[in-house]
Amino acid sequence: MSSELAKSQISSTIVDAIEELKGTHHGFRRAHARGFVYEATFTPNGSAAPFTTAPHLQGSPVRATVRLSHTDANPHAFDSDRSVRGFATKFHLADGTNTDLVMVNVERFVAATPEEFVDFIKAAKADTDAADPSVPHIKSFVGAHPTVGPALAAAKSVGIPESYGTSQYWAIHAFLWRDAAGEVRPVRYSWVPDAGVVNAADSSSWTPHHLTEELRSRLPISFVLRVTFGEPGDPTHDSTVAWPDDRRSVDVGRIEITAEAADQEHWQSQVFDPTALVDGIEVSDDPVLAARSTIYAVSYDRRSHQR
Ligand code: HEM
Repeated sequence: MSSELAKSQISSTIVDAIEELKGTHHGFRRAHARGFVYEATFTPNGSAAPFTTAPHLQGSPVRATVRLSHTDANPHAFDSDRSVRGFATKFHLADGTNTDLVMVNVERFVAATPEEFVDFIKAAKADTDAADPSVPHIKSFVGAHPTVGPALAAAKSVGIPESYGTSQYWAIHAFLWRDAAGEVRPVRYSWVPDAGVVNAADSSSWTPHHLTEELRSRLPISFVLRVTFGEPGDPTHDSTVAWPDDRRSVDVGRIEITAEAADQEHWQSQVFDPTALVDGIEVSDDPVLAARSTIYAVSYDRRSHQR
């Protein structure tokens, strides 16, 4: 079987498994179904320029579009839920092309490969369906994949942010930066909020779309783009594993989210693809990262046909 065919089969299997767990919400993304889209400007500070030739990380400000989202596949999920949130950015480059950077407010993923993710979703579904809760499928999954334990604990304990503007977000996977001389370095990204990380004291009285409504009166919000450089031996293929805390981090610019986008419908219909990259940035050997483009294409195909 060709690797493209294998990728497409596992991608359909994954989206089927998500639908079995979460239901099918016609016309919506199969994850991060409810989001709102904003106009933004990213201003690089020049610190990335020695390490990557990527045009949006050199010196000039770049226009960007940001989608902030609730992670659930159910578009009617509540903002008061304890849940992961998404921060997807499309940078609009001077030559008319785009490059994407997709983050969530947890630092690690719960599976090292797409196949493991299928097992994870199926274990979650088995636990949901179980007549006998003393047979914990997720617990067995974590037992068989020890690096997943900390990632799952982090995802479960993520706070409910006071605002989309008061959470830190991570791209989770490693990417590779290539400099002008051709040297390649592994990096991991984060958006660090200028307003600090602040969780809600009490979300019990929130309306279902509280975080979107809250942002209306708070805008603009801003975040620093922090890049952490990996060292030889740091895993780039497994996003369940953290790098050591002492790795060098460099702040390379700031994004300011200024206004709600006028054409919500247009942007909701687009895909934010973490592998839509430019010269100077390459994918790492992480198989989950490699699969995401095809998985998102399957979701796009289903939602754009109102399935
Ligand atoms: C096997 C692993 C994964 C699967 C199966 C998966 C699945 C999906 C799907 C089906 C969508 C909707 C795509 C669309 O219709 O446009 C989506 C969106 C998204 N995913 Fe993933 N994902 C995975 C890994 C990750 C990781 C590691 C991150 C962390 C950075 C992430 C963050 C997001 C975000 C923020 C969105 C919303 C993008 C937007 O606003 O358009 N995903 N994911």
